[in-house]
Amino acid sequence: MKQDLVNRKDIEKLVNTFYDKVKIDHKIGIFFNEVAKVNWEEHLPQMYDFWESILFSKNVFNGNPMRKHIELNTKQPLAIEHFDHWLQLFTSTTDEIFSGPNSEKIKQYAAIIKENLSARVLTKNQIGEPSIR
Ligand code: HEM
Repeated sequence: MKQDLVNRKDIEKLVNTFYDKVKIDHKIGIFFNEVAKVNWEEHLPQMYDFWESILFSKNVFNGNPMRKHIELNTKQPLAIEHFDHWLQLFTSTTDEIFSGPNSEKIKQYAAIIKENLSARVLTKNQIGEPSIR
């Protein structure tokens, strides 16, 4: 039977499994490997901190995801399909390994943050203002 996410070790397992898939993903892998050229030894612990802060209310994350994704989008434009795919991969990876109230919670948080991030990042891609309102 699958267990729920209960501690940082579980978050590490989820994050590691998720980014193993992201790294070789045909739709979004390129943003990590070629656009941002992510240093995984730094990025993975940052992601453990991010999710531990959110799921277990630990005050350990000190990044700025909005700024990072806005920057990323200026190097290589992101589209809603990328965000939808990210969420689909995160949700299916969580379901593959865990089951229970915290697994539901982390998927809900991921969906909410994805909505906020994509809304802010993607408005930057609209070209100009309509000439007649
Ligand atoms: C289109 C989908 C996404 C892509 C391609 C993407 C890509 C990236 C990349 C390349 C970085 C590293 C940036 C750098 O270190 O220079 C990053 C950082 C990060 N991403 Fe995403 N991301 C996506 C969606 C999301 C979503 C939906 C979340 C949260 C639910 C998220 C959370 C984070 C966080 C917390 C960081 C670390 C920010 C920091 O260090 O300040 N990402 N992302």
